[in-house]
Order: sequence, then C-alpha cells, then structure tokens
Amino acid sequence: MEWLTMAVQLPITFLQRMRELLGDEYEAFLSSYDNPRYIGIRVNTLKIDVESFRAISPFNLRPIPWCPTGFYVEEGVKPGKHPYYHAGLYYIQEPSAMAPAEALDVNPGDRVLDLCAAPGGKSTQIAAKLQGQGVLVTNDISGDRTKALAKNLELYGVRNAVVLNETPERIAKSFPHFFNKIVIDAPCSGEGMFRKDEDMARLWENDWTTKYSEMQRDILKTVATMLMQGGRIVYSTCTFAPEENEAIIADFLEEHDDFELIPLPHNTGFSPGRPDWLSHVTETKGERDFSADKAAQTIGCGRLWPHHIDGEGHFLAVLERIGEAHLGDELYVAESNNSIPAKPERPSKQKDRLRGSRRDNGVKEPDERELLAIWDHFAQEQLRVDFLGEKVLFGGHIYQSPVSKERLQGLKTVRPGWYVGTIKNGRFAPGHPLATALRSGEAVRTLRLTLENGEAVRYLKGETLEIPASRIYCHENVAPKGYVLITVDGYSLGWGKWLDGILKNEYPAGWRWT
Ligand SMILES: C[S@@+](CC[C@H](N)C(=O)[O-])C[C@H]1O[C@@H](n2cnc3c(N)ncnc32)[C@H](O)[C@@H]1O
Repeated sequence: MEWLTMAVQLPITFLQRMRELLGDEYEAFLSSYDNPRYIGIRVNTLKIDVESFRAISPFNLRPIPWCPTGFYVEEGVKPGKHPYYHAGLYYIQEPSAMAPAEALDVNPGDRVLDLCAAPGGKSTQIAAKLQGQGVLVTNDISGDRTKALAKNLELYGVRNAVVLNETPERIAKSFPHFFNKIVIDAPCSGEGMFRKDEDMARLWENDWTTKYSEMQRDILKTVATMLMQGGRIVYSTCTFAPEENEAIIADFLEEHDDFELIPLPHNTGFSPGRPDWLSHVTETKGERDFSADKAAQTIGCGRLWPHHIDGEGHFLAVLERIGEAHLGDELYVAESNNSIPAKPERPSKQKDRLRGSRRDNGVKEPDERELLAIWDHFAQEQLRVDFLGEKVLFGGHIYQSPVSKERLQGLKTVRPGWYVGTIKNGRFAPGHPLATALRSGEAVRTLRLTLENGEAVRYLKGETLEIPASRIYCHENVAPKGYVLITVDGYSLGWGKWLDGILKNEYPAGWRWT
C-alpha cells in the first residue's frame, strides 16, 4: 500500500476517495491531519455536578459544544494521573465520541442497551444520565475488552448496569422489545481516528468498508427487535465511508417502515449527512440503488469533521420506532421484593448457625438465602443506602442486579449488576465497587484525605497509614474500629480497615497508583 506522510501516515487509496467525495473541501480536510489531537474529559455527574467540578478542577477547561458535561483540556496535561481520576470524577474521552450518548437523550428510569460498549465511554456517559434509576445493559463481543468495560463502570460508581459478553442475536432472544434506548457504536473501519491513533491508519485496508458494512447492517437489523415502540436507536461510527454510514441508514429505513430518522440539529458543530454520496456507493460497489425518498432523509444524519470542529471524525444517526413507549413505574426493572429485613441476625449468630449446619452433616454449605442475609446485615449496620434491584449470588460474589435473574439465564454475564462484596468465613467482605459507588455520607465511617499532604496518593499506592481515631468521622454512636470509606476531598476512593491508629489499606492491587 502507498502512503502519504503528514504528522501521521495516511493510505493513498483512502485519500483518493476523500478527494473525490470532498471536492473543494479536501485541502482543508487534509491539512487537519497536521493539527494536534484534542483531549477531552467528561465530568461524571454520578459523583459531582459540573459546577462543583469546575470549582476544583486541576485543569483549565474549555466547553465541548455538543456535550454539557464535556471539556477540552490543554495538550500536555495528564488527566489520568490525578487522585480525582481515581475517584472517578471524570472520564477521559475523545471529544467527538461524546456526541452519540447525547443524541440518545437518556433520562432516569430508561432501559438502555449499549451493544458495542467496551471500554465504556458511552456506557459511563449513559449511566450518569440514568442517575442510578432504570437499567443499563452494556455488552461487548470481546471478552478481553469487557474487563476494561466492567472496571470503568466500577470506577465511575455505576450501580445499575449489567455487563454482558454476548452476540447481538443471543441478547435479542432474552430482551425482545425490552429497551427504550439503544446505542450501537458500531465496529467500523475507523477512518475518523487516523489522527488520534496511528495504528488505525497503519492497519487500514481498502476492503474494510465492505467487510464492516455487512456486519453493521446485520447488527442494526437484530437490534431493532429489542427496541420497544416509541424507542430510540443511535447508530454511530468513527469512519467517513458512506458505505458504513448513510448507506446503512437508507437501507434500514427501506426495510423498516415503522422507523423514522430524527434529524440532528446542526447548530453544535454537526454537519449534515451526505445523501449525494450514496450514488458513489452504488457506482463503486455495484450495490442496488437507494430509494430516492430514504436516501434524501439521510441529510438528517450528523457528521463531525476534523476540519470543521475540534475533534475527530464521527458519524451518527437517530432512529425512532413509531408508537408510544411504556416503561412501567419501577425505578429498577427487577420485580422481586428486595427489602432488607427489619431485624437482621447478629453476624456472630449467623456464623455459629452456618458453622453448625456444616457440622451437622459434614458437607452442607450455607445456602444462597443465608449468604444474602449476611449482606443484608452488613448493609443495615454499615451503610445508609436504599438498595434497589434484586440481590443475587453469582460466581461466589454478591451483586445488586437491576434485572431479574431469569432475564440473564443462559447469557454470558460478566457482571449481573453492582458488585457489593463476598462472604469470607461467614463474614461479609465489602467489594471495592461498593465503595466507589458510595457517597461520603453513605457509610457509617469516613476518612477524608486531601491532595495537599500527599496522603491521598499514599493511599492510592497501597500504603498503610497512621490515622488517629479523631480523624475517623463516625455516624451516631458507631466506634471508629472497622471498615472506613476513604475519600479524597469527600469523593470516595475505596475501603480501609481501621484499628488502634492504623488504617489497613484495602485499595485493590490492580488499581494502584504507579
Ligand atoms: C467503537 S468500539 C466501542 C467503543 C465504546 N462504545 C466506547 O465508547 O468506549 C466498537 C466495539 O464493538 C465491539 N464489537 C464488534 N463487533 C461486535 C458485535 N457483533 N457485537 C457486539 N460488539 C461488537 C468491539 O469489540 C469494540 O469494542
């Protein structure tokens, strides 16, 4: 393959196609590759509101026009190297990539599917819009990538997400007409990311548009079966090729007369879709003609161009299913009664009972109900939270799940919900994600660390800290001994265990500051 060397190396066949399509605009497009790439952060409103973050922000912030919680930070700053990043106060995200979740128009209580979700940029953005109410089913076909997805959801303190590692077809069988919002951030040829990620340009092949467009068409068709009437799908790619963009939308509209395209506003940096480029698809790929009516509608799609806006190349389209959505009244979808018992047993009694039951017959393990009761007791004694959803035991761990167990039956589930902890030797050991999703008043003991004396970083490095009892803030008559929620300036970081002036560090080894 031949290349043109700019600040990045660009494939010549790609540039020839862009010259043909863009005409007079081509030179401006090409010179955008010599501009620096933009770094964006998005404030996590599950943890802090935008104004409060602006007041404490360690970086200069410039608003991103299409995302009210998104900001550009200056080149050279390292937003991933700050205790506030470890507190999940913001997500580092390419600015254009913030557009699709905004167009999805998510509200608390919605049932949302993020089908191609790893590493979680859109999922964390959607979760912030849900504000803990409703359900987010987040999925990726790559098992490896779901690990980063789960970790990001945990870092950002998401309480109502299920993480799956499935094919669209298998999810569709379990969730027919279940969702009212779906985002498909489709696998694509990635042409819009060449400036940000040189590997994308290096690996690009001329036939990728054909390969990916077949995949995208199948995904969109399958996903439509999971959307309820009145629901909305946002389809997005980070590529320029019309085969993967307007052509996918025109074909979909042709085959689904119960859907309409909702035109995107073009006042926030979005350029219109390019119906005129569909003839290029027909000519070069020999594909059938698009109906004039459906083709014309694709002008309502949105394109983000690197020579028009401060961000990389993106495409998005909003599709709505005609009809009215009926979500029901529950904040969560799970139907089971999950109330915490009024008078839980003391842990010591539970421990005796569990040990006793093993002694009686030599083999009996505590059953699920007994283990969940230990979690109930911990929550009752140590936390000040109204837990929503269904508590479930899964792979030896306890979760609060926003959907009923039956829904997930047979699906490759990475996380059935919010991981709250596990039972070890008859006692509840709180999980790290329980801490990251708590606000400072929600645990009975809190320790506030600050940036100034370096204690927050020492905690994040896994060090044991000497802390006098007077610094442990305790609710009511609770003693300082026990699990303590550690915060930086009041924003949760993780657990510590305090005893006699020593804070044992419970920050997980894999998350540590290096
Ligand atoms: C553009 S990336 C997603 C980025 C993500 N939405 C974000 O904002 O962080 C596309 C993802 O689609 C996944 N993928 C590819 N084919 C898929 C399929 N058939 N079903 C679900 N996910 C798929 C890939 O593993 C990849 O992680």
